[in-house]
Amino acid sequence: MLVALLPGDGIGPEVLVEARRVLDAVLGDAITYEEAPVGGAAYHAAGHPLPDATLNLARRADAILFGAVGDPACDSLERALRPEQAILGLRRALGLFANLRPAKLFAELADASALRPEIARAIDLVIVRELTGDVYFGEKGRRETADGLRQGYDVMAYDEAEVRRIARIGFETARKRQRRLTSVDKANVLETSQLWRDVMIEVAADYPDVALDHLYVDNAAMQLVRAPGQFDVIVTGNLFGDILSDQASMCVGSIGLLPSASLDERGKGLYEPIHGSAPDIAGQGKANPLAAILSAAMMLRHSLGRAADADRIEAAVAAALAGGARTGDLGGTASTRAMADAVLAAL
Ligand SMILES: NC(=O)C1=CN([C@@H]2O[C@H](COP(=O)(O)OP(=O)(O)OC[C@H]3O[C@@H](n4cnc5c(N)ncnc54)[C@H](O)[C@@H]3O)[C@@H](O)[C@H]2O)C=CC1
Ligand SMILES: CC(C)CC(=O)C(=O)O
Ligand SMILES: [Mg+2]
Repeated sequence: MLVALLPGDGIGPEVLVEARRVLDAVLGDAITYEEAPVGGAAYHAAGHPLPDATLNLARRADAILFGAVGDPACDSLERALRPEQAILGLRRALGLFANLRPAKLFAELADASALRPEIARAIDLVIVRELTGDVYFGEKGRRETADGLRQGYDVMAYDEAEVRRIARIGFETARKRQRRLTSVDKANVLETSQLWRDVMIEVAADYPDVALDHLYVDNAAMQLVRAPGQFDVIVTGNLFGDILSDQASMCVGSIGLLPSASLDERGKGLYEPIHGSAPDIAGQGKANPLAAILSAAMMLRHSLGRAADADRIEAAVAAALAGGARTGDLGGTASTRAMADAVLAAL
């Protein structure tokens, strides 16, 4: 089994090294790793955020473990050379259209949630986010209006095949859980969303055992803090899913907790924390490594056929939290390394 390790920028390398330690403890040398630069690190080393050698490694590997990309020093580069293009490029090139972002409250963290504990305790949901379409990948640019004003534009578009395939992932995911699927859109305003809703309803005919409902994204954002326990599986587009998943992370305690899987049609995947490179805390040993460690667990389950090992890692994370280990984002003082040590000790 070959795993591509793409640490990236900022806290990406700091959290990925801890995920690797946990994988080594669980699997020994059952996995071969190859590492390659990506994002700002790759731009500085090779002049491009996603060098051919990195993309080729990602293609060859059985799975990809990704840290984060983003470097303030690159924010004035032309867009094609910015670090974020690396993760967008990987998603596009590898066809990673299905992004699973589970958010479940660890019982020990009820007091770390931004919500009242009695509300937070009910959270056990999965956001299924479409990842290769929408406004992130539409035509974009700058132009001048008839009045001579500068204008920026980004085209939001989905075709029915793109919606149908993510709908199926949403229904299949719900089928393995509580059989409730909430589709989030903005069909009262956006034509893209009206098509999204129409296709969701068509696909629902193949899943009579799953209850489908629809929410506008503004209401969904409100419901997510009012009563998050109502959600089982949420299926939504690229932009709305990006925003709602950061929001869901604070409902369970921290953005440093949420892992993700980005899957292609055949189940090959890239695994990464949902957070970014966190330049404000990079290099200080403060980053919470749990999102990266839980992403490694998702990789074992979804791409490497090691569900029992994934269970073991997730149980160790819960035990470490139960033992009181907390990084700063969770109100504690543990360093990145100390938090991972607590997980290793609980394996
Ligand atoms: N998949 C990726 O590689 C992503 C990259 N980014 C990039 O990351 C850079 C920073 O973006 P931001 O908007 O600041 O989002 P961010 O997720 O990096 O950070 C947001 C806030 O959460 C905190 N935070 C994030 N991860 C944490 C962790 N593991 N432990 C403790 N605290 C944590 C940060 O310190 C910061 O205050 C940008 O260049 C952005 O484009 C953002 C999101 C995803
Ligand atoms: C960095 C962006 C391209 C994406 C993002 O914020 C995310 O996927 O969560
Ligand atoms: Mg995001």
